[in-house]
Amino acid sequence: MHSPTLVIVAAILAALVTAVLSAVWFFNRNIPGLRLWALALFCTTVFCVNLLLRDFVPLLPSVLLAQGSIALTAYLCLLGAREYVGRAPLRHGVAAGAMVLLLVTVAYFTVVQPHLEVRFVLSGLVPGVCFLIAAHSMAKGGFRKVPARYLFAGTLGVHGAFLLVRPLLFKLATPADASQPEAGIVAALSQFVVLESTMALVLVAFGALMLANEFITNELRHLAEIDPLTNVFNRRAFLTLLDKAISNAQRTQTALPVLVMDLDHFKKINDSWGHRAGDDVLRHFVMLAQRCLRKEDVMGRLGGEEFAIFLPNAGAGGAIAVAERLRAMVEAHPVATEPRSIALTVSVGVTLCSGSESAGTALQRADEAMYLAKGRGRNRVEMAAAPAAPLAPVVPTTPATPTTLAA
Ligand SMILES: Nc1nc2c(ncn2[C@@H]2O[C@H](COP(=O)(O)OP(=O)(O)OP(=O)(O)O)[C@@H](O)[C@H]2O)c(=O)[nH]1
Repeated sequence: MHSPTLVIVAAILAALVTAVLSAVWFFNRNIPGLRLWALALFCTTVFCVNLLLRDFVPLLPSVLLAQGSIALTAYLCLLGAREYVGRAPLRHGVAAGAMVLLLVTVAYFTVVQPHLEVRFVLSGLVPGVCFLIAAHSMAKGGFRKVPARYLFAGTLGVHGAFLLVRPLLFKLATPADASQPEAGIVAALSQFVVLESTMALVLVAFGALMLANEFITNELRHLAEIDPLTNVFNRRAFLTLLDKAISNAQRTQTALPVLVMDLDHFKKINDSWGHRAGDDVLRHFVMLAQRCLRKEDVMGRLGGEEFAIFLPNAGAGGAIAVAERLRAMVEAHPVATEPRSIALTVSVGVTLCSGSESAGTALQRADEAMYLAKGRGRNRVEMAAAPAAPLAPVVPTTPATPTTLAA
């Protein structure tokens, strides 16, 4: 295709994807990086338009605008990538200094000592390095968890590398005598450069949209699964995870301990200290509980002041030790508030999930044990024996008689 036609196509595409990303950002302003990527694509649009109008604009402004807009595109992509993965923003002072240095150098090699090759190298060097760093920032995290990041990182990385090797390719393709047949290779290479940039532009836009989708999906999943007050799993998500863990334990023939915990006299805390202090107490309890847990242990809030934990890879002895440690820790760490701290205790019921029983059945048994702990004076741990035989998956069973474990 004719080069100017390619540039027109690139300019139209750049304007379109800028509009699309801006619209998505307008309605989802909390998506990290999106605003910066929309701005980056706007800079690309400026670059393309400037390229189309270069015969009508004086050389120096045209060259400065081209170099400035493409460097800014890459820098904004880098900022967006860092924002998306939650890294600290860069200091703009350094970038502004680098931009001024770049533009002064470019002006020097345009007006004082015109040198097309040096300008060409510079036009690839700064953006190329920025794109590669952006790709590196983005390509962190597990591939399975965040595939969209790899498309984005791959596009930025390949485009950055291409910008860096581009001058070398032109050097290799340029014949000593322009009338030689190899001159056609340079024209083809020029067209390929525009084509590659257009494809990178489209892929970056797709990547940004996929990342926006990934972010929204994760946010919705978080809202659906996580209790907003305490930041542990909510009841529904916890039951789903417990069901899966019971299946795993059954397959590996291991016991799966479950703890149900209920704060003692929580109503009194609310009544005496207020609901907000009650919320602080719930968060404090979760913080203490998490100190007693290993990475693979899973905690959920069943509702109100009732929580549950399952402990893969812990037997009955380990579960009782954890429950006892947790109980003692809660008792020993009152919530620090003015004018005096809030004393806190917890009652814990422990059971082992067995066979193919459902999460609900296991929780019900642990709940029975927890109520036994309440009945026996609170601030204690009770253990319910697991049912002797495997249970049918959905048939509810009579809870086993809890056995006492003195606190
Ligand atoms: N602050 C706060 N309170 C809550 C929340 N959810 C439930 N509650 C309160 O928790 C209290 C639970 O009270 P009860 O079920 O009587 O239990 P309790 O006072 O802990 O008594 P025992 O369990 O028998 O020791 C109620 O006052 C609820 O309003 C919450 O998210 N925040």
